[in-house]
Amino acid sequence: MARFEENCEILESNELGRYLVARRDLARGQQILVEQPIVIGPYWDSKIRCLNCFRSSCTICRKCKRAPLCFDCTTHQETECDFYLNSGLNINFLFDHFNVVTPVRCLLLASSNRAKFDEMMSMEAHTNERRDTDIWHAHETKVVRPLLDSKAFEKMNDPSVTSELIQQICGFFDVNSFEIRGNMDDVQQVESLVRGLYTKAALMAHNCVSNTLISVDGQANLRLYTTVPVKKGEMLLYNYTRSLFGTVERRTHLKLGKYFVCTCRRCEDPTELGTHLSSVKCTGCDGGLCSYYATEDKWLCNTCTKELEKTYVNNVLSDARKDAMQCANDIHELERIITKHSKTLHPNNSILLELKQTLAGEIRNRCLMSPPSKVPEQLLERKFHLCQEMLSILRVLEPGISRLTGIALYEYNVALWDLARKKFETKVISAKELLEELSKAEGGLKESISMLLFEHPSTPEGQLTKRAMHDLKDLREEMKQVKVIVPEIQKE
Ligand SMILES: C[S@@+](CC[C@H](N)C(=O)[O-])C[C@H]1O[C@@H](n2cnc3c(N)ncnc32)[C@H](O)[C@@H]1O
Repeated sequence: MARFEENCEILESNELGRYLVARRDLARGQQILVEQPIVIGPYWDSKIRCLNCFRSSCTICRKCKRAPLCFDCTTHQETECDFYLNSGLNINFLFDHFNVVTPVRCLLLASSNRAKFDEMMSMEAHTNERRDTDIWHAHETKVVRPLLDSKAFEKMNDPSVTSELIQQICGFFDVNSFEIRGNMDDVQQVESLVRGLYTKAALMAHNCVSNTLISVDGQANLRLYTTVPVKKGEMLLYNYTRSLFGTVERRTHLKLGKYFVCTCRRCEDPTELGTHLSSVKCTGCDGGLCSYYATEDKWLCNTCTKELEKTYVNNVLSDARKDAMQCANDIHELERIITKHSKTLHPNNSILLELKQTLAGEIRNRCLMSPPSKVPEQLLERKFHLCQEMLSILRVLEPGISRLTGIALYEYNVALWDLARKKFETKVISAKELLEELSKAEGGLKESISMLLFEHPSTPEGQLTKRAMHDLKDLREEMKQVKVIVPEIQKE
């Protein structure tokens, strides 16, 4: 088991607070730590769920008569159950105020596990930055007031539970928690309901190009790995936001949710490391790209140096965003909106990229639903090129081992395989060429699996790993059969 102390050192600076650096050279894919959460629970805006497994609830705990449970679970945390049993809360309290569940779990640590409570209290909550903001008021209405008005903690003779402490605890979760993705049904995945506080992993500083990967399993164990080699003394970095957001979206997300302005290399580079995720096409020359230069507060072309009016860029971006939001998940409609906005946006612009990801997903669904012979070659070509485009961006923004690259590689190589088979069937390529394409797909699938193997089997990516392994076996079978019909290769 990876020893945190052997691999990491905690340092501190005025700008970052505490952060982690490598205590020794770490190889790509090396496990840095395995950590259990000090507390897990539904996110504060979650719908009512079973307090034991977080699936849909259909009954209540027979002992405390307050906690929602599902058909399979009969108990939940003992301290929590005792608290609800003895707190004198109205029988419907948790159904009316489900948002209090996780803050209550944190508050109960004070008496049930003081060491864990103190560890939690050492985390960053940004209470002063949050005071009087929208999120503060939301927590005040949905968590603080219901809990304090219920007088549940007073009845338990605990006067230390104040509005300030509850707000601080909400801050700990918003600033530090990680999503727990294993062992959940589809609805929970989409709503990302369950989160955990991991005091060690949460020490990593943010960077928009990270060098670590986190995998959390269904038992809430968090495993942290390097994605690229990390030298002794280098920072261990985690991306708190989404790699495929443009700079404005990433910075806004980080400012509003994590209370800092990111100044990483990617954020400071108007071209976003050459990926142009935020760029628009120049109106003054052919092929020119305009990026935002924050130091000059200008949108400038990298070819003819024309400056684009900010109102023009804002209109172009907001039109595209509006269309993207309203666009139905339909192949023709997605293609129409992509073509429309490709006239003004760089092909890698994050708005187009999201539409293209949806399109690739729709083509994938279509391929899964029809026998391979019925899927038009054009559609396969389109999926192949969409995946290729995505991979070239991901290789820059998520270097090394990456969940998204693993998924894109899988889709790319399945498309390569389907296309090669189709071209062979229509006699566009020879058996020898087919074999060459299949062996490229074999290499790609192997690389995809090598990245997805980090994912817990109960997550969607873990399930994709199983599928990719199965596909790899089929592909190798197919290669054997093709080898039989390629006499030159048999001789070799
Ligand atoms: C999850 S905590 C990380 C641990 C924290 N530094 C501590 O001392 O507890 C996230 C907070 O760390 C700080 N932080 C992390 N990465 C940063 C970065 N790249 N630039 C500035 N502040 C950062 C911010 O205050 C952010 O809200």
